[in-house]
Amino acid sequence: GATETTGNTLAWVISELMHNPHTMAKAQHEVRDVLGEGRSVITNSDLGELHYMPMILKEALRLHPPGPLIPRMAREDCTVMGYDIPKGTNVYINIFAISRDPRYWINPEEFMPERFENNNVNYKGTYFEFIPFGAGRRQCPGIQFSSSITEMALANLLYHFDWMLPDGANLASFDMSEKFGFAVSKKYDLKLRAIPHVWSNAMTLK
Ligand code: HEM
Repeated sequence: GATETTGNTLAWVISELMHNPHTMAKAQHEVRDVLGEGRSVITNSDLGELHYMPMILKEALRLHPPGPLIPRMAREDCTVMGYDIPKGTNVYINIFAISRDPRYWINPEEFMPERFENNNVNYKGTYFEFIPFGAGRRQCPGIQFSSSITEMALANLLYHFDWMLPDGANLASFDMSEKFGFAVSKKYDLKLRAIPHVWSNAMTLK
């Protein structure tokens, strides 16, 4: 529930960034530009300075919610959208479908972190079109913890390395399919080459 969700999220974020090189470049530029040259490990206290990174994470969680179906049980007989649901019925809320519903999202299949710019959509479970951590009294208690961990890991990966597809692979064949389970992971492991980032003079002199 904690490690798989967080690990899968990181794999999805990096996969989406590989798929969207402009977004990767923008994210790397932010983390390197804002934090400056010569840092060793990026820590939790650095994260407040990064504004694009949380949007990337939100967008990855919108498209790839690690827990796509939230279980609930009807506490009383009720009718929802014309369907009679007797007390005690197990109900699954399909976060995956809601997060890609064109009634709530413009170009829902596109990875577009900027859609979270200039709005207050957050993880608190009050924006029902975006509930990757669930909603209500059983909402995930690990939101803050997992956001910090994912952002810290991501910031370090983007700051210190440039990322390339392995030899013989290309973006057209880059696999984005899902393996369905309690926590949705990538069907095939993400394999990339990490190239340690070398600072150019232009950035050093900034
Ligand atoms: C990206 C990371 C994570 C995602 C997307 C996620 C998502 C979720 C979701 C959708 C639920 C069900 C919420 C509901 O029923 O309304 C849940 C429950 C829960 N999560 Fe997470 N989670 C993440 C990370 C974590 C972490 C890091 C921890 C602990 C350190 C954690 C602990 C829990 C616990 C204990 C519950 C059960 C809460 C309850 O039933 O009262 N989660 N999570």
